[in-house]
Amino acid sequence: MHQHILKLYNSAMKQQRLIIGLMSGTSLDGLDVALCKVSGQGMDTQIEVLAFETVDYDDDYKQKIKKVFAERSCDLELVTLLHPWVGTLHGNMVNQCLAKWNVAADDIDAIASHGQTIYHCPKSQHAHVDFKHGTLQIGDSDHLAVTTGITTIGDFRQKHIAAGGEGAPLAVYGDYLFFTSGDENRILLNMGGIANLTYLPKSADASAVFSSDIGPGNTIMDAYIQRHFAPLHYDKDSQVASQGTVNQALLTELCDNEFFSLAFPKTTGPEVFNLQYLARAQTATHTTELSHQDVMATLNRFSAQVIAKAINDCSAKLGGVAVYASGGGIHNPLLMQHILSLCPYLHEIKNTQVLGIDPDAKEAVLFAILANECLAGGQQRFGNQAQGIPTITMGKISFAD
Ligand SMILES: Nc1ncnc2c1ncn2[C@@H]1O[C@H](COP(=O)(O)OP(=O)(O)OP(=O)(O)O)[C@@H](O)[C@H]1O
Ligand SMILES: CC(=O)N[C@H]1[C@@H]2OC[C@@H](O2)[C@@H](O)[C@@H]1O[C@H](C)C(=O)O
Repeated sequence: MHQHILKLYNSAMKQQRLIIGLMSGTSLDGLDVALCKVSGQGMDTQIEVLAFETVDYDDDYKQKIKKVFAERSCDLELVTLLHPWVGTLHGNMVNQCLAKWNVAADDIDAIASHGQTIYHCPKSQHAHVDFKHGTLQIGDSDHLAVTTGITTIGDFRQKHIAAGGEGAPLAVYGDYLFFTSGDENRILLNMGGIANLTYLPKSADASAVFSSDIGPGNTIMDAYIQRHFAPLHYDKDSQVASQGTVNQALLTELCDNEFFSLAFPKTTGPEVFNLQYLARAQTATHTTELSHQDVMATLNRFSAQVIAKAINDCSAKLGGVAVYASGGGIHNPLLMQHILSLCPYLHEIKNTQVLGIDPDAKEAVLFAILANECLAGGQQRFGNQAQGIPTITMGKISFAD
C-alpha cells in the first residue's frame, strides 16, 4: 500500500482528526484559516475550532485576482499562471499560521481548501444552450500539498455539479450535520460578498432541508467603496451608508431582477450583482447624480431587503424560527438593523458564536466538515436531489510528494 494511502486510512480511523479549513471568499479580503479538531462523522460530527486567523491579502493579490474575477473576457495566460500561484500562496499562508500557532505540519491530518472562485455560472445565469452549470475555483491543491507537506482535499464544487447540483451553496452539508437542533427551527444565515441561508427544521427531516444563495450581501457595497473611497475596501461600521438617505426609486429598480423570483435553491455571484448592475439601475431611474452616501444607503437597504425577504419566506414555512448569522455582514450595524426591522417577529439575530463557531470562521469550518466526510464519512443520506443536495463525497485528494 502506498504510504499516503496508509496515512489517509489511519486518519480516517482516528477518534479525532486535525483538519485545517480554508476559505477565500468573494470579498477578496483574506484567506480564512481554521484549525479544527473534528470527531465523528455525519450527524455525530463534533468540531472544536482550536485556532482561527484571517490572513489578509495584500494589494498585489487583490489586483491580480480582480483582473480575472467575475470577468467574462480575460487573459487566459494569467488565469493559467494564477492557478498554481494562488495554491502556493495559500500554502505559505497555512505555514505562517502553523508557525504562529506552534503546531507541526505532521500533526495535521488534512487541509480542506476551497480555493478562490473566479467565475460562477449556473444555468440560470448564462445563455449557452449547450451547457449546464459551471463554476471555477483556482489555487490548485497539489501546490498547497507540496508547499505545506500536508495532504490537501480541494476543489469541492465540481462533484456537486457532476451530480446535478449548481456547485453552490455547499453550506447545507456542514450546516445540516453540525447545526441541526431538535429544539428549534433554525436558519443559518451567512452574509459574505453573497448572502446565503440554510433552512434547518427541528424535525431534522433531510428532505425538507436546503441551502440557497439569496443575492448580494456586501459585494456591491464593497465594490462601490473601493471605486469611490479607495483605499478603503468596505464601508466600515456602515459609516458612509449611515450618512445617506435611501432612494426609493433606485431601491425598487435594484430589487427588480428575475433571480429574486426564482424558487429556492438557487445560486448567484458578483457576475450578476456588480457595479454595472448598479449603473444600469441608476440610469433607468435617473439617479446617476445621487451622492455617494445616498447610493450606499440604498445599497445597504437593498441587501437587507433581499436577505429579510428570504428569511421571511423560510420562516413562513417553518413557523417560529431562530436565525444564526455569520460572515462579515454581521459587523455592518446598519445592515443588521435593517434586517431586524424587516423581520418584526425576530427579537434578535444571534450569531454562530453561541453555537460554538466563530462567525468569521464558519465557512472555513464548513470545508473542514466536508473534508472530514470525504475521509471518514459517507454514510449520511442527504435530502432529495430536487433540493440541490445530492448525496455525494466531495473533494479531490492531493498528496504532498
Ligand atoms: N466592521 C465592518 N463593517 C462593515 N462591513 C464589514 C465589517 N467587517 C467586515 N465587513 C464586511 O464583510 C466583508 C467580508 O465578509 P466575508 O469574509 O464573510 O466574505 P467572503 O467570505 O469573502 O464572501 P463569500 O461568503 O460571499 O464568499 C467585507 O468585505 C465587508 O463588506
Ligand atoms: C461559487 C462560490 O464560491 N460561491 C460562494 C459565494 O460565497 C457565498 C455564496 O457565494 C456561496 O454560494 C458560496 O460559498 C459558500 C461557502 C457555500 O458554497 O455554501
